[in-house]
Amino acid sequence: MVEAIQQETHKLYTLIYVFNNDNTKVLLGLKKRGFGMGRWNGFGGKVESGESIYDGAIRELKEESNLDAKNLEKKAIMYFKFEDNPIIIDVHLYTTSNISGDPVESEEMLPRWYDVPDLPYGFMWPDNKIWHPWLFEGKLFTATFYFKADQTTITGYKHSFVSSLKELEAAKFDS
Ligand SMILES: CNc1ncnc2c1ncn2[C@@H]1O[C@H](COP(=O)(O)OP(=O)(O)OP(=O)(O)O)[C@@H](O)[C@H]1O
Repeated sequence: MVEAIQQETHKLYTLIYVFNNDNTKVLLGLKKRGFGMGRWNGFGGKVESGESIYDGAIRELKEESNLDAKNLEKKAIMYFKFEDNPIIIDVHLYTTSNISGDPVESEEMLPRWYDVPDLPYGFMWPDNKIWHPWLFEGKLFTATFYFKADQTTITGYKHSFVSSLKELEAAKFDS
């Protein structure tokens, strides 16, 4: 008898948080369509085949906000698992303050600068409230978040801090 094997597949995504020069403000976009619609988030999307994750992050920021960015710094790899969905979302998180141009509204995102202490958590992915303190304290981390199918309830999470980029890249978190 052949046993059914439930395969877990990973889909690669990018996420960029753009900060102003003294890190007091962060640029978010209100997602106007698709996954995460109605929520404020950093800029990003799916990595295309043949493209590096870094280049995908730069491309998505440009497409969604018209900003050109340089010197992205990798800060985290996060895994998101939704109940009843075998696809795990791998989000590679970057920050930068090195941008040129002004943010412009796109088909997908309405950009707006927020003061860091004043983020609209009621209208963001609920995981943000958990990992933002790690990011804002300058930590590098990996984390896995478990969601119900409602995309709103987090049933649990685990995380670990790493001390170097090399360690971050090497971290294969058991999701
Ligand atoms: C579950 N908890 C989460 N918390 C915070 N951020 C999350 C997230 N889950 C996904 N994200 C980010 O949301 C964007 C979706 O991107 P998404 O619009 O689907 O991709 P892309 O722009 O390629 O889509 P189109 O196919 O062009 O519509 C992308 O930045 C991705 O990193």
